[in-house]
Amino acid sequence: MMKRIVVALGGNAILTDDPTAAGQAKALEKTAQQLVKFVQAGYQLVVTHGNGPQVGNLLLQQEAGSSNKNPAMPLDTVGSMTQGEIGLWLSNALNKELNQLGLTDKRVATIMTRTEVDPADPAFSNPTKPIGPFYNHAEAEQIKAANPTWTLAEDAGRGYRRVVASPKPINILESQEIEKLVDDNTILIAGGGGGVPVIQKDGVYIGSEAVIDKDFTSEKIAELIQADQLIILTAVDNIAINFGQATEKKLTTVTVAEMQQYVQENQFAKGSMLPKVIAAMDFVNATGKEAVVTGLDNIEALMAEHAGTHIVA
Ligand SMILES: Nc1ncnc2c1ncn2[C@@H]1O[C@H](COP(=O)(O)OP(=O)(O)O)[C@@H](O)[C@H]1O
Ligand SMILES: NC(=O)OP(=O)(O)O
Repeated sequence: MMKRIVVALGGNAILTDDPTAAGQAKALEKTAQQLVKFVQAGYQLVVTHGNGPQVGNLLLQQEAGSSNKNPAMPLDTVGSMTQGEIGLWLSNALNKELNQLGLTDKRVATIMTRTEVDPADPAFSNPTKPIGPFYNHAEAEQIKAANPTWTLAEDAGRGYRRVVASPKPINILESQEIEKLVDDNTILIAGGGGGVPVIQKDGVYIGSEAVIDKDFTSEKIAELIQADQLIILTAVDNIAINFGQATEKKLTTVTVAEMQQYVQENQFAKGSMLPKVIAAMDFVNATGKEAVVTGLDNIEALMAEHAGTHIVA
């Protein structure tokens, strides 16, 4: 049986200083060059990705161009648009790289994914997910005055960003389709931006105004499609304790119990490393299999030398 993996891409894999479509597409070519290493190793591959900057930027464009005849689309719809744009750039980039390697029989597809959330999730009344650009203090004050319904919060000590609700995924509506396609050896891009959050109301699904954390959605997809491994790629090669301090120690293989202890010690920053750690622990607890957190450029070392941080039962 081929090894099946779900690989979550962080901001460093999809973000670039060049905001044009060509610039963003180019950035994804570098990412594709790394991802195909999994394909060359014979793995079945599902790629998930974030959308925080993209969904916020697109929402601003929608609102700036809104009129009665052509109104701005709501957050759920804009979220689906970001799955489309990033899926397009990454599909093209993967096809380009696969062609260059002579792997022309490999299929690539992007699946618009809906993630079911609980309408009673307390996250709906406590917005925490940063989206779109950073603002300085003065800009943030102006924006708050102009948009009284928005919530702004400090993010990563780099300024202020709009924050929206971020409920937890409870189900992935397209998980069976993802599993069938990946079984058929299609390289799949799915669960983009955490999936479009939907709730059930009167027997039908409707979109909700939120952005789900892609690490939690990646975990849910990995669990539902019976992946052998969840791999979360980010800007660092290892999770660390005492991160950024002289006593920093990179973690290599850690049990869930040890990780839980570190969580209690507040070793992992909320909104950045903590969701990855929780998603990794959830996957290991649910499946007994392992999760890995490492850097995008560390894929070869991960496969050859077991590099990265491995969370195990
Ligand atoms: N304990 C920790 N160990 C390693 N990195 C940490 C830790 N705490 C916070 N971080 C930061 O978290 C970042 C990853 O989070 P983030 O940039 O939000 O992820 P994403 O790759 O999903 O965009 C790392 O680049 C690092 O700067
Ligand atoms: N949806 C999501 O988690 O996006 P980021 O990873 O870009 O914050």
